[in-house]
Amino acid sequence: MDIRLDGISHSYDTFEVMRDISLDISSGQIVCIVGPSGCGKSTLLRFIGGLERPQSGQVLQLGDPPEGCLNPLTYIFQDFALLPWRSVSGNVSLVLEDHGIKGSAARKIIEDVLARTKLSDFAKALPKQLSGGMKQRVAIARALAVNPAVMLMDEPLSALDSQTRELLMDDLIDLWTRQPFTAVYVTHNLAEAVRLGHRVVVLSRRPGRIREIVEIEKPLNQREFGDPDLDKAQKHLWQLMRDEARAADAELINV
Ligand SMILES: Nc1ncnc2c1ncn2[C@@H]1O[C@H](COP(=O)(O)OP(=O)(O)OP(=O)(O)O)[C@@H](O)[C@H]1O
Repeated sequence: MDIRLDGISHSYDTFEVMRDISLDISSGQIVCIVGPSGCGKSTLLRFIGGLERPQSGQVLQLGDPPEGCLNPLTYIFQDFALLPWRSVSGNVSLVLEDHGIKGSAARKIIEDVLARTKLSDFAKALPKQLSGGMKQRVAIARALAVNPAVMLMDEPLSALDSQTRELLMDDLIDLWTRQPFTAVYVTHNLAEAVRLGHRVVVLSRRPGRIREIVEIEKPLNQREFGDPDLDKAQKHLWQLMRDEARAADAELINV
């Protein structure tokens, strides 16, 4: 299933958040969205996920979700959102219970997603026994369990320290390489965007508009930390964003 954003504009009362955003998100691609604070990245993700409707324009779902998909548009948040009293497998099982999937059918899915996220040995652990990186892997496993058409990821690594972020990026690349998934990935972090994005959409400051879409051709599994091509792409993104970010920063201070 592909997603098409067609001329999305939105204001909260007289406060214009974004203007005329059109974008295609193709199945099997990770599309990163970057832009200065307050340019509407999270709002755009809410529109894609159907949590809110834009005032004008539309979000179109093109084609069918994958087979066995329980929830076409599934969020992954930065704060993991795990139930503390449930084990790792209990947290994953929750989303299956919501769809009436229990017993051996549920066990099969849980085993599969825990293996894919390298959590098989931690199935019985409680969230409080896990590091931040592991908790986010549980949240990713839980999202994969519903076999979503598109994962909507809002700053999923921003609560983690830089080493854990690197490890999680490797994990996400590994996961995608073994079985490509589709994701819209909002981040402030340009290094993350060039490491994970097939395309990086740069939004201008508010009202957010598409400034440029940067394609990153290098296959995900060849993108190493410190890769000169990625450094070049990151520099280009920063040049696009610097003035906008400075202006957005001043705007927030003056509110
Ligand atoms: N429900 C709402 N009502 C009023 N204003 C809102 C609402 N939701 C978001 N906004 C405003 O819209 C603007 C865009 O918010 P949004 O969170 O989408 O930006 P962002 O690019 O994700 O920001 P950040 O990078 O800081 O997370 C902000 O100025 C925010 O305060």
